[in-house]
Amino acid sequence: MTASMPHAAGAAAAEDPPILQSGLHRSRTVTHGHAEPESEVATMKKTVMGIGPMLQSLNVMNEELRKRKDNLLRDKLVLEESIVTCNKEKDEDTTKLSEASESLKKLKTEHDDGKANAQKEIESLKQQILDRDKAICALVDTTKAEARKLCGLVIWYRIITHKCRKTRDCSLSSVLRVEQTLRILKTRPSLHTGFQADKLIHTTVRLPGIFSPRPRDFSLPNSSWSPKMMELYDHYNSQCDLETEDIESQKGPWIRLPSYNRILKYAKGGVYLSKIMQSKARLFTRNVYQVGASFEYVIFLNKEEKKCVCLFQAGHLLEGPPGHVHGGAIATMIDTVTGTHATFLSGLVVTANLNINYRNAIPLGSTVILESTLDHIEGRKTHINCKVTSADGSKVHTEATALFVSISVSHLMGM
Ligand SMILES: CCCCCCCCCCCCCCCC(=O)SCCNC(=O)CCNC(=O)[C@H](O)C(C)(C)COP(=O)(O)OP(=O)(O)OC[C@H]1O[C@@H](n2cnc3c(N)ncnc32)[C@H](O)[C@@H]1OP(=O)(O)O
Repeated sequence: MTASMPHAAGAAAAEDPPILQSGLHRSRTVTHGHAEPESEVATMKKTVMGIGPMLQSLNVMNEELRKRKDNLLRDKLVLEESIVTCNKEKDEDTTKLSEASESLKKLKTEHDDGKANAQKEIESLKQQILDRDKAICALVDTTKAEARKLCGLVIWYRIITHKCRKTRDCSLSSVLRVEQTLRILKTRPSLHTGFQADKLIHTTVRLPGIFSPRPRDFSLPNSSWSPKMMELYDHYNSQCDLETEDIESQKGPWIRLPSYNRILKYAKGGVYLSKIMQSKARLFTRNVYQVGASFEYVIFLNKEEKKCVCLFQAGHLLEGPPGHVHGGAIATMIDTVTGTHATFLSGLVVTANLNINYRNAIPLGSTVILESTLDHIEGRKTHINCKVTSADGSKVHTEATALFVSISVSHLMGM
């Protein structure tokens, strides 16, 4: 039995960790040998004391591994979160992309529609001009040699301008000549039979852009004007000064004020300041070319009564509360009418104060009347009152008071 023991002990020693080997060997020696118990205990104690630091280092290693595991788990969570965020952002970007391409498509459609509408508008304006020519010539007294001559001139120049428009080599003087001839035909009573000038007011139109020999007067009727706007326009226009062939005028109490999109460049007798102004500057209320889209208005001035009347039709781009005109747009119109009024009364002025009471909202597309009356002038200060009412005067929409202060040109340039 003892002969086989060393082999068994040797096998056990080979499987056990080295630090335990000496202890086990000793205890086996105690069992089968003759070593003293005290030294055995001492050896065991030594062995146990050797295990302590080893366990400590194993614990440290274990702790480190646990920390690494925690860190890895945390990293995994962070990565998973960022994958979720990335996917979310990707989804949002995809949505944005599809929205952008959708609105691009919409814009393109709108642009195409706008272009088609503008083309239609130009065609309709051309037709209106032709109809106007025909109507004027139809009313001309053809027994009169001069009337026949002028009619012939209109037709002749119309043909010339039509031809040159096609080749884009249009002489402005020939276009002007037609307009001038038409004016003579319209206003000189001896040239027509029972002809009423105001019957043709509806057909007073001007072609935009290259077709227009003069700057566009935005206060003339266009196809967007409602029947009510036209009715009021005719009412005031028929009481305006009438220009005759000899540039003499038949006096009427009202004057229709022309309205251009560049005040300083085109204002008659105004100070020509365009060199110091940005060439792209445009009057706020006249910077939309699409007829009927924003501010459609015309101002009439009554010098004797020192008052102004403005007929205003608000387009769909001026929406504030749903279906109604924006308060800022109303303020703009009040400022424009009272400002124009004050300019005619006191020369160069700026708005110093504007007080507005909004009483009843103005429906988009409706025609309203702004009546501007002089309150008093005191030194450099011009006080104006303004009332905005429905076309029939039954409803007060807005009331305002405005103060304008006279300034010098140098003040304007230094502003
Ligand atoms: C050629 C023909 C073309 C005709 C076709 C025209 C077509 C036209 C269409 C466009 C029409 C658009 C019309 C828009 C008109 C604007 O929207 S203008 C733009 C908005 N306004 C501004 O930017 C003005 C800025 N403010 C200023 O420049 C200066 O403050 C002012 C108003 C000129 C006053 O300054 P100032 O010259 O130093 O004068 P100051 O001594 O302070 O005041 C003078 C008097 O006014 C009184 N005052 C001044 N400010 C106030 C105030 N806020 N409240 C009460 N009182 C005041 C002062 O108390 C003083 O009174 P008094 O002591 O004499 O009794």
